[in-house]
Amino acid sequence: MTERPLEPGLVRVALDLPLRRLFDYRSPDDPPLTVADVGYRVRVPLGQRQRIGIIVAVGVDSDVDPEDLKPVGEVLRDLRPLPEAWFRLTRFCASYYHVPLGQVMLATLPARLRTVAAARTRAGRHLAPDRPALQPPPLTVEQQAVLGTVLAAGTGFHAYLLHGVTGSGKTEVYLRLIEWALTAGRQALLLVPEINLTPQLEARVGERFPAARLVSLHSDLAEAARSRNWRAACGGEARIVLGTRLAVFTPLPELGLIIVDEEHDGSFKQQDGVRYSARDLAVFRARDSDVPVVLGSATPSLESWANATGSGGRGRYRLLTLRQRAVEGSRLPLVRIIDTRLEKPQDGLTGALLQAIEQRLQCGEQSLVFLNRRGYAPVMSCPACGWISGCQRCAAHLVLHLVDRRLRCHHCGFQTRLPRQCPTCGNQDLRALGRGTQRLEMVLAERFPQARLLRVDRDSASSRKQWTELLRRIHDGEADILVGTQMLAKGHDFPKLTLVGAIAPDAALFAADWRAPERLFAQLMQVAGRAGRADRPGEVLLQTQFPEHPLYQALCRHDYESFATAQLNERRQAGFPPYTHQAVLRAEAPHMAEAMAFLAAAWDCAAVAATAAISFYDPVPMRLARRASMERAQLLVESPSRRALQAFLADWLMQIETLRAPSRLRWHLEVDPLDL
Ligand SMILES: Nc1ncnc2c1ncn2[C@@H]1O[C@H](COP(=O)(O)OP(=O)(O)OP(=O)(O)O)[C@@H](O)[C@H]1O
Ligand SMILES: [Zn+2]
Repeated sequence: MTERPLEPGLVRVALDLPLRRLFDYRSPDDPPLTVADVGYRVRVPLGQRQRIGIIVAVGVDSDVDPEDLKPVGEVLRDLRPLPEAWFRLTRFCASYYHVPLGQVMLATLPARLRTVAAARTRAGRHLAPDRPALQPPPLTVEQQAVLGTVLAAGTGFHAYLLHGVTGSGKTEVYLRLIEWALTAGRQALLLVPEINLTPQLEARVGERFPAARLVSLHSDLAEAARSRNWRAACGGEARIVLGTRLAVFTPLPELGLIIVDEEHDGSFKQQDGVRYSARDLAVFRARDSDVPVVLGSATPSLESWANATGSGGRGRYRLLTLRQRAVEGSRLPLVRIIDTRLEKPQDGLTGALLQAIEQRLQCGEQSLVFLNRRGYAPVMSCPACGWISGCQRCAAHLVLHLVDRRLRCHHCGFQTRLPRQCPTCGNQDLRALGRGTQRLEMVLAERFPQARLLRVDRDSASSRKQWTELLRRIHDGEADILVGTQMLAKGHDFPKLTLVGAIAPDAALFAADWRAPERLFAQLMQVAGRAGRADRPGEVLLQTQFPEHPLYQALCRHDYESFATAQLNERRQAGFPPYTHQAVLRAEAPHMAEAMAFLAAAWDCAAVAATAAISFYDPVPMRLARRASMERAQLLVESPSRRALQAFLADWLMQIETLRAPSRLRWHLEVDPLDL
């Protein structure tokens, strides 16, 4: 068989379309494009429109007669071509998560660089500020040991899990590692779970390295700033990149180190579009670029823990441990359980907790009351006829927000005015059932009229500006009692905070989701970790009806390890991840029957494509079966072998794509789902 010669005049382009293929165009003749043009963005015609794509190959063998191909439009050379490492990362992402390559590639670029109207940008200028670097504190013995281990292993690929208790100074370790990379003339990539955490960290990193250009990349940046920062990163001018999950794709010509802070956090997983895990891609990228990657957390994900401790015969990450708090004299807080069967809470608060808050008020310290539910009450009801406030579009309740007198759906965003009377029977005496942060705030305000209260949740801190202002007030001691959701749980360092009360953690103990205990433990340990971080000792009060529960017992001992070991044993016995690998096919349609029928057809294809290593389950409605007027169902497939699962998914998807589906049905596949 003779191979057809490559067509020198052809160009293959990736476009942001939901199609598993690339698009061929004709090169201009004079001068023709060459392989040196691979990685440039290009404007191309598609139907009636112009689009921005990325040149993935030049001189390719096309199925289409070259005469029938359209010529490429303008090649955009305002940026360096996207590097090979970026191609490898996006290709891996596309193949592992089974998303079309063009969608992955274009999704990783800032919007300005992938739209026709604004495809050109200008480079921003950066003047190195004339500030002295902030002197670092001397490292603790433990920090020194951790740093020594990483440095001794050298600049090549190693994956580390840094398990450091809350307040153990993980950030200081990151800073030293960044310094090491900078000194070696390399760039450092620091990934954080949420934009909320970036302003403080940005300030801290900036103070330490005033001469190195630091850029941040997250969704809250204005488009112009985002593309400017991205350009600086991929041009090599920016030496430190601080970003949320999407930043894992930023091309960095001199990458020398990747750090993933709070690696257990669910927000590293993208939940729509290209459903990838930035933490997992970070590890791939580090291996591919042959640089170290450090995953850090006080409560590592069980997947990472298994990788680091060899539970399951792996031991792929090296475990680094910080057992003590970094600030001299600071200890982990004392965790006390309040048995609410013996001491009944009033308005959600036990006498013991109220007393503890009172004591803090008297000595000018801060308290945090943690309740992971925003709004005033999770549901309204009519005691006369039994009406409850349901969302018309979702299988969920409308949450009462008393601050602006509205009912809101936390799933689809629907909102309506608070009704004066029951919509079914006209009864005017409606009840608010249960308790959210707004109600808690009001109860506390009545109890402690002299105290300055601050509520921190997604309603009170909806913009970055509000959030920064709230943090400033907490830091400056302008608040005595904080009421907050998990927004306040992670990463913060409030020196005056010495008391944390968790008032209603029990619900998650018995949730249907088998990952719920892992999340609850992490959340409680993180929020507990906010207490007593400076020289004053901290205390945590946990209100529960199940004081003997092993999860709470482990929490009292600050014993992540035994909790993780027990959970992993359960998972191994039950055959859950990380001892099996999962993917889920989801379908949503106006009627459940349509979604289920589609999945049943997919199930039939699976039966053909599956090998013995693959198990698949019956399609079932999702736990939140209706959202935004769409009925949702899913089909789970799993295998003990990642490779077998991947091979199966590739075959299966090709068949699913040939299925006929009603026009309003949407479906997607998610690999390694976190929520089932
Ligand atoms: N070597 C050190 N000497 C003195 N103080 C230190 C040292 N390292 C860190 N600290 C201080 O310890 C406190 C906690 O550090 P840091 O915020 O880095 O902890 P962390 O491990 O990231 O905690 P968390 O997981 O709770 O976010 C900070 O106030 C920090 O300035
Ligand atoms: Zn809704």
